[in-house]
Amino acid sequence: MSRSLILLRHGQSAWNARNLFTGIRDPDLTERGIEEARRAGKALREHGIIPDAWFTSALQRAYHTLDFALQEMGITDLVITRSSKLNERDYGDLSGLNKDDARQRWGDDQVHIWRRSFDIAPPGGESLKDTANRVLPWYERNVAPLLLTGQTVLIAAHGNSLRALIMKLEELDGEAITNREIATGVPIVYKIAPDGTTLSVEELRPA
Ligand SMILES: O=C(O)[C@@H](CO)OP(=O)(O)O
Repeated sequence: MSRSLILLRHGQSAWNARNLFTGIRDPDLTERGIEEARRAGKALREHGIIPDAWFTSALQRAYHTLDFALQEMGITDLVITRSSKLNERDYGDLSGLNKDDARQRWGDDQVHIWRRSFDIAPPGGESLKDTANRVLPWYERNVAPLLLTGQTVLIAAHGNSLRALIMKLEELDGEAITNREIATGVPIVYKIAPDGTTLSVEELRPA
């Protein structure tokens, strides 16, 4: 049985392009983002990886990424489950601010702590730990049982909601995850053992 899990960060959004903190705000994909999503679907198809089940967040940059990727795989007659549990980490009061402006105002170190620390939340927002506390129970309930039956599952979501999953799948601690950046539109394929642990990890980067 194949038993693969594919994590896909959405393609470039209009706010990624403008370097704005996005969080649970809801900008759509740019043309480049659409192209990245299509390329991700094509890469999966070319590697012979066709998901049996798929999930995405309640934010359009993620669910449109899933739509475009599945289209490339020829999967069009489908039901899509959107869950807000997979939404991006809430950036609170930083949402909508330019990341360079924020560095100017609060300093590089403080902004880096807000963006990449494990348990320090930005003002009014969620820490990665808070995000993991909603993402991981959702994963155990909805995805782990499908993997156990040998299904291949695709999750299209966000930098930080995926980071929470990656911590679990790669057994990274709060320190190690701070250096893990996730490219937009690059599928990360995990082969999963029968006991739910990770056997291998591969990123399908465009040639
Ligand atoms: O702005 C955001 O919501 C996220 C993802 O784009 O940014 P960061 O990489 O700073 O966590």
